[in-house]
Amino acid sequence: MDAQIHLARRVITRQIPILLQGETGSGKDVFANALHAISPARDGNFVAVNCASLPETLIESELFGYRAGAFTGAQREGRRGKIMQADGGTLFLDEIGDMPLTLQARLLRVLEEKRVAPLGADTSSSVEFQLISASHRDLGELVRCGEFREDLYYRLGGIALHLPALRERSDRRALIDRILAEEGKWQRPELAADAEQALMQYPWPGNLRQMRHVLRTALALCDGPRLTAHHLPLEIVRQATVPVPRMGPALSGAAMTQAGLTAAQIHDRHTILDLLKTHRWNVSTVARVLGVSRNTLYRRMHLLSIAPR
Ligand SMILES: Nc1ncnc2c1ncn2[C@@H]1O[C@H](COP(=O)(O)OP(=O)(O)OP(=O)(O)O)[C@@H](O)[C@H]1O
Repeated sequence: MDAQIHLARRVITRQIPILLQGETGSGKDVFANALHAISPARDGNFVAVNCASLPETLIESELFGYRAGAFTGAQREGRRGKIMQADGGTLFLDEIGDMPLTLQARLLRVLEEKRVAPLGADTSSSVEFQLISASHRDLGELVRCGEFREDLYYRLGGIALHLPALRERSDRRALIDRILAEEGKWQRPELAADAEQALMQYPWPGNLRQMRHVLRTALALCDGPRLTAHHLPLEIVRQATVPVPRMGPALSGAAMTQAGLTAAQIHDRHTILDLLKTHRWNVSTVARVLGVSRNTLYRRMHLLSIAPR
């Protein structure tokens, strides 16, 4: 990540187009905003277009704009396209891999000529902007399968930066602290060892977006001074495999029966016990709450040394 930031800092001063690649939720949008803020174009607009969320017919008018009366249903006074709105600023084309081939050709022309003509217009106007594009899809692969124009690919990626997935980042611990500080505001619970272990071991397929959601919910559930594995979703705690003796003296009373259980199983045990107590040991109700069958719940209780009452 440091290497990518270093490269980006060098090129952003020279209006070189930047292509950000990385899994969904890895922070491409946030990174693009940060680049704009340090670029010579920072006093201009940051104009973002999500090429995946717009139907093909709309992207064209959205990007290029249109003259008054260009087509049925057009606004009477016409419309300035996003490219013109980005004049003097930054144009961020998110999910560029989803841009239809026909529009790719038009975009390429704009980038080469630095001029844009709205739909229905006879003349074009000159435009200058910092271009940042992003995709979670491998654009090189899309070029190989003929879904993306090779010439546009090279034009977009004056420099291509790869934002690493969260599981590949060595600064995960610092990111957890930062997100907790941002999400917690005045609430600053201590991160317990079991929660830290689970958060560090989980592979985070949804990357930073998923981590933020998980920590936001955990903070909402935590009303004491410690944020523990108890406050995290089961699928995250399940990845951790801390042997019981490391779980500390608080569990020592139960440790004899729990010997050999993983941190995830201990977490399951707490959850199921809590639910059973709340629902007066009614196994059918708890099974319904957990969305499993009674038999599954009995098997799980047996595995976790919970005797039915
Ligand atoms: N450096 C960061 N520190 C903390 N949180 C971050 C950081 N970068 C991103 N996030 C969090 O992750 C969320 C997703 O980030 P972002 O939208 O930039 O990802 P993306 O790679 O553009 O995702 P997608 O491919 O789905 O568009 C953000 O809303 C933010 O909450």
